[in-house]
Amino acid sequence: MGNAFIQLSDVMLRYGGGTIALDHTTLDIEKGDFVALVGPSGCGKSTILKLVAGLLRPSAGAVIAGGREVGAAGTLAPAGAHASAAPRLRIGLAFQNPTMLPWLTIRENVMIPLKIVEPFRQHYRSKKRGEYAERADALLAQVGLKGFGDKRPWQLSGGMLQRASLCRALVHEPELLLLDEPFGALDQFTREELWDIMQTLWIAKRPTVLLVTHDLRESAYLANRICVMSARPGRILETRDVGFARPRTLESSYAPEFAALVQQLRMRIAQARRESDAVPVPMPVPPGNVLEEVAA
Ligand SMILES: Nc1ncnc2c1ncn2[C@@H]1O[C@H](COP(=O)(O)OP(=O)(O)OP(=O)(O)O)[C@@H](O)[C@H]1O
Repeated sequence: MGNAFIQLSDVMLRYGGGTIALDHTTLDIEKGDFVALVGPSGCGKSTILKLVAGLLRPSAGAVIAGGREVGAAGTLAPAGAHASAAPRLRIGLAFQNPTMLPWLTIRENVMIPLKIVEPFRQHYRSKKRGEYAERADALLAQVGLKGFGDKRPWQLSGGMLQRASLCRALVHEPELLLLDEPFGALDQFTREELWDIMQTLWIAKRPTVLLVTHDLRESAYLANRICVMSARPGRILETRDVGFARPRTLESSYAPEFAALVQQLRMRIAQARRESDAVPVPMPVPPGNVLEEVAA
């Protein structure tokens, strides 16, 4: 095994009902990289995020995050309980529909990871609380939400909530950021604005990012590498390096080479879908000697 920051080694994942979501899935991600996962619907992209987050344990193979085995096939202990002495990774999560606690202000929602993740947690109730509030406010300002810290979630639009959820994902300075369609529910303009914000935040702090998206332009705008998955059971079919200079801009996303990459990805995914449609369905065994009769 190599020394990648995140590693999936020949992983198979079978859900309780018997669905095999992933098979022979191997993926290496270096520290500080920005990797996008794209592929046909239902191919297992979110399942990979859940494995890396330690929410699922592989049915076969191994998943390593930050030098620590987050789940090994065949173990009965909770994910991570058998793991190495390496400290737990600080992970930030953002999903398509951000869930905010309605009785808390936006600032308090953003501060939630500081309340529960060590080493921040032990200082939360002490003098650091004011410092943490300032940290949350600074992040909110960075994403265009200056002055909204005292509002309640229901007073913000969907795009504003998604910005706040990015702040919540980043407030504890995670080493690893797991993003599952974080901009999927937003209109195109807001989405593109958030790409820019996301890129700025990544350039400033360089967390390792694993982004699941259906939006191929988004993957080409944000990622350093794009992994294309096969249809379910998903595995990585191909990895594309995205060499466009940073910071990328909306204008640069209309350049011919950008459009060409997006088109190639689209074609590769369409091919993966066709290949899965073409998987031969086993023919029922004909009764008796029907074949001989036909041959005769
Ligand atoms: N908890 C579960 N129990 C059983 N099957 C599941 C479960 N979660 C996901 N699956 C199945 O596993 C497969 C992969 O799901 P997953 O959500 O990882 O795919 P995805 O690529 O993220 O999908 P999409 O692109 O549509 O969001 C799908 O066939 C899905 O129905």
